[in-house]
Amino acid sequence: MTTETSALSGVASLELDPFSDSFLTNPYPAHEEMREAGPVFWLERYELWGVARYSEVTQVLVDHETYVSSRGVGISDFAKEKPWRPPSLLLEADPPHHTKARHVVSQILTPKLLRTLKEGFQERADELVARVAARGGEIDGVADLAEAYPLEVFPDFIGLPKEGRENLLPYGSMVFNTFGPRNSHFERAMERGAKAQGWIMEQCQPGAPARDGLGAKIHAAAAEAGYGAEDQAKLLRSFLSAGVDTTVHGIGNALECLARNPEQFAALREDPALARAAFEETVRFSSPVQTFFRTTSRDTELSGMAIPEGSKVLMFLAAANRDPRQWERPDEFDIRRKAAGHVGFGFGVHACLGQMLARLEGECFLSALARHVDTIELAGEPVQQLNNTLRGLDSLPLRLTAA
Ligand code: HEM
Ligand SMILES: C=Cc1ccc(C(=O)O)cc1
Repeated sequence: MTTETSALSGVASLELDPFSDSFLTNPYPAHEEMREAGPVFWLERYELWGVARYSEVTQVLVDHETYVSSRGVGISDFAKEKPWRPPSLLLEADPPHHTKARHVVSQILTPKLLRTLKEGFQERADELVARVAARGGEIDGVADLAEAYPLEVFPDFIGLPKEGRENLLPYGSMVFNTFGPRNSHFERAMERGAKAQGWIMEQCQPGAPARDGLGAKIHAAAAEAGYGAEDQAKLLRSFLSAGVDTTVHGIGNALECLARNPEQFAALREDPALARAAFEETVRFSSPVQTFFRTTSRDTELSGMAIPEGSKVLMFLAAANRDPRQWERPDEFDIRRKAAGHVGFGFGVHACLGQMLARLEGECFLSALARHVDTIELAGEPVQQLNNTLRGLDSLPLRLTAA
């Protein structure tokens, strides 16, 4: 991939395709190329700007007035083309509308509520991990563990019916693929996700989720804040969109990292209280959500580079999370590292609303792994699940021995 610097603005122009299968399979060489090309660079293929260094990614995330979300956080500019689904009141909104929606949800998903979940989430993690470890032999860490655990605890927490939960992953995969260009991943995900979309929208309707679930609480708080039925449904849709594939990949990536770094698993075995830190390091190191876009609301300048109004800016969160300007030994998986400050959950006004729930799921799962599993090793090559935005696995052959 050649790097030319366009004479006009001194901005490096790159030919690489961040949505190609080779990039999605192994993004790290290109992350290095982009970080070294400059603070800001031009991606010729899609005619958009890119930032891959920690400093510029955080500057874009923080300046939500210049780099807006209401024109879409994918490659599509909502000012120029109709979104494939009605925009999110959270992810695809700017203050003040965003502020009101965020306030409604933040009132519900509180640290207090999460504390009430911990015992049950931990019990179910222990039961699942102990059962799978006792089976011995080879397992698929994705199907048997990384998908099984979130799909057990999250839909119950929301108050979804038992039947139809198989729609959650295909719907989330569609949402994340559609932030990218209309490539094969986008098209295939739309096909598979379309069937799931009907069920998802049914569950989002006021009155659908169980009364004691988070879904009903979101509807009630939204109604209280003056939102009509359609917007109440959209707020719950946000949780079904973002709340499953992300944690499934977070847990799957943690299992792969621990299997590839036995000394890290030994440290976790020795001190299961490191489970929360191990999940945080996994989010930094693997960045289940790799990228997001913003659109410039005005002509602006970033690190000396002029960016005109209406430009799409692609933030490489995963590249920022391994930027040697910010991290020591960035490419090392180290569960004792202080990973706070990574941008794996975003940063600023749109920082992940579910990050405390994600951390709870990750901590409970890895704590159970530390106490019920003695050894974990790869039993074959992991298979990546290629997605325009997410990094995670389709399968993870593992051999576990019970503690
Ligand atoms: C490891 C798991 C997760 C990762 C890596 C992750 C990542 C992210 C990132 C990077 C953003 C920022 C989006 C932006 O700046 O445009 C975000 C926003 C968001 N996330 Fe998460 N997320 C995770 C889990 C969850 C869960 C479990 C939920 C719901 C229960 C959730 C709900 C949301 C919502 C609603 C937003 C939009 C917030 C806003 O725009 O104000 N996420 N997430
Ligand atoms: C982090 C991903 C994400 C995806 C969808 C939504 C939403 O639909 O609001 C929020 C966050």
